[in-house]
Amino acid sequence: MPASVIAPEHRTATAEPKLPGLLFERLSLHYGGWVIFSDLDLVIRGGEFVVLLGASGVGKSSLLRIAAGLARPETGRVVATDGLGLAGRIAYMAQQDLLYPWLTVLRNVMLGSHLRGEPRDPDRALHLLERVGLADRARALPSELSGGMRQRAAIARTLYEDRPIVLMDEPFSALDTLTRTRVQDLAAELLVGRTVLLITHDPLEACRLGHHLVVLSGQPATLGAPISIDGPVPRALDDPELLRTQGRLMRALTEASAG
Ligand SMILES: Nc1ncnc2c1ncn2[C@@H]1O[C@H](COP(=O)(O)OP(=O)(O)OP(=O)(O)O)[C@@H](O)[C@H]1O
Repeated sequence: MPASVIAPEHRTATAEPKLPGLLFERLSLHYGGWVIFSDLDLVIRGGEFVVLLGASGVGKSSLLRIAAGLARPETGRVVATDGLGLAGRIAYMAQQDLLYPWLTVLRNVMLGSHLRGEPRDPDRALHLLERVGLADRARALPSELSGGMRQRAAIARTLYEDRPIVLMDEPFSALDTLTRTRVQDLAAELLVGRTVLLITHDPLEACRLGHHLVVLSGQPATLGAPISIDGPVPRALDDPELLRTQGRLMRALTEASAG
């Protein structure tokens, strides 16, 4: 069993075996002569919310992009744990919001439906915009929004996709503290029962949302042993389990940075 595999005893009550999980098998990636990671393994079981942390430039986004099918590893592969293909089952939110500048916020949220030639669902899109606090900006263009508003529109677009596997790269980084907490709550609510891999630099966010926290470090990068937290998400800011885990996570991040 690969070192980074999340052990069965850490499965959470929310995990449903029928949901597809993600299996990262012996992934290797380099850019020029720079080895980002080599023979990297990770298992995310169906329905689990895994948070990936690590220093800037270590390779987190590259890992997510490979899972999303947007980058190709030199060796290895990412497959679904149920043996079926990943096509059409992943929603991916990149670090950049990737909003189309000529489309309104509402149309950006429904972009996936449009690109696939499916009927759009404006009611659901509007409901999501309302939940992220952007209902009154539905007809605005992205250029009329602040950075945090753009990020919330991109979150609404990701949730609109309604996929069993969701990959999010620093989705809340541009939000002020209070909005961030509110949108984290929304994401936790709407992502229950999905398989999630989320990247963040915020240990508190990781501890509020994740079932398992993993730290990527080193060069070539490797994954540390996962830190698991019990209980439903989102966790309250004063949840004793959250506070304990935050301490453990800070130690893991400090040790990882010390190499
Ligand atoms: N297309 C590319 N061509 C060349 N080098 C790249 C490319 N994409 C990423 N890199 C390099 O790969 C390394 C890992 O980048 P990546 O974006 O995966 O890191 P990260 O951990 O997500 O960083 P951050 O936390 O700053 O977003 C970096 O050194 C980066 O410069």
